[in-house]
Amino acid sequence: MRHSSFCTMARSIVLVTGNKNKLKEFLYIAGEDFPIKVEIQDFDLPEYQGSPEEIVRAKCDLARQQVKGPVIVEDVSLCFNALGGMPGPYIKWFLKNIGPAGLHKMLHGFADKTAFAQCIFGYSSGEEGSKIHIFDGRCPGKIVEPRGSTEFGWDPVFEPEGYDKTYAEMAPELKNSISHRSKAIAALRNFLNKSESL
Ligand SMILES: O=c1nc[nH]c2c1ncn2[C@H]1C[C@H](O)[C@@H](COP(=O)(O)OP(=O)(O)OP(=O)(O)O)O1
Ligand SMILES: [Mg+2]
Repeated sequence: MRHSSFCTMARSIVLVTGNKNKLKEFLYIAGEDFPIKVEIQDFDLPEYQGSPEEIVRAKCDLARQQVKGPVIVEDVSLCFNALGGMPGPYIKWFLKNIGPAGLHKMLHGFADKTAFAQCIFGYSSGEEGSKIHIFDGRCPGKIVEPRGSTEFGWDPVFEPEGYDKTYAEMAPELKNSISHRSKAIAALRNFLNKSESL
C-alpha cells in the first residue's frame, strides 16, 4: 500500500474465484509487496458467452453486485490458432469433457499446433456504473501430448514457446515467471501502484 497523500485506494480488494490452483498462483505471483491487500471469496459466477473480454466484464459486474466493494475476477482462455482461437474461453468445458489428452487430439488433423494462453483480469472499484478495467496477459506456445503433473487444468498439454517443458513439468517458480497469469498480474500491479487512478 502506498502512503502518498493522494492515495485514495481502497484498503483491500476481493478476488472472486472458485479455483484453488488459480488462487495459489495469484498469491505466489503477487507476493509480499502487492500494492493492496487481496481477500478471497470463493463462489461460482455465471459466465456468459462472448469474447474473453466481454465474459470478464460481465463476470466482474456480477462479482461487484455481490461483494458490494472493490473486486477483481480472472478468466482464462486457451486459444488454438488452427481453430481461429477456439476453445478460447470455453476451454473449461472442453477440458472437463475430453481431458488434456483430448485437447491434444483435437488438433490431430492440423499441422499448426500453436496456441496461446490468455489471462484477463477485470477490476471494479465497486461503484455501480464505474469503469471496469481490463488487464490482459498472454503466453504463446503449442499443444503437445500430455506430460507432467496433472494437478492444474490443461498445464500438461501447454508447452510455452522457447521451452521444452510443458507448464506441468515446470517448477512453479518458472511457470509463474513466464505465464499468462504473471503477465496479467504485472499489468494489474502497475495499475494499482498508480493509486491516483483508482
Ligand atoms: O494456468 C492455468 N493452467 C492450467 N489450467 C488453467 C490455468 N488457468 C486456468 N485454467 C483452467 C481452469 C478452467 O478449467 C479453465 C479456465 O476457466 P475459468 O472460468 O477462467 O476458471 P474457473 O472457472 O476454474 O475459475 P473462476 O472461478 O475464477 O472462473 O482453464
Ligand atoms: Mg469460471
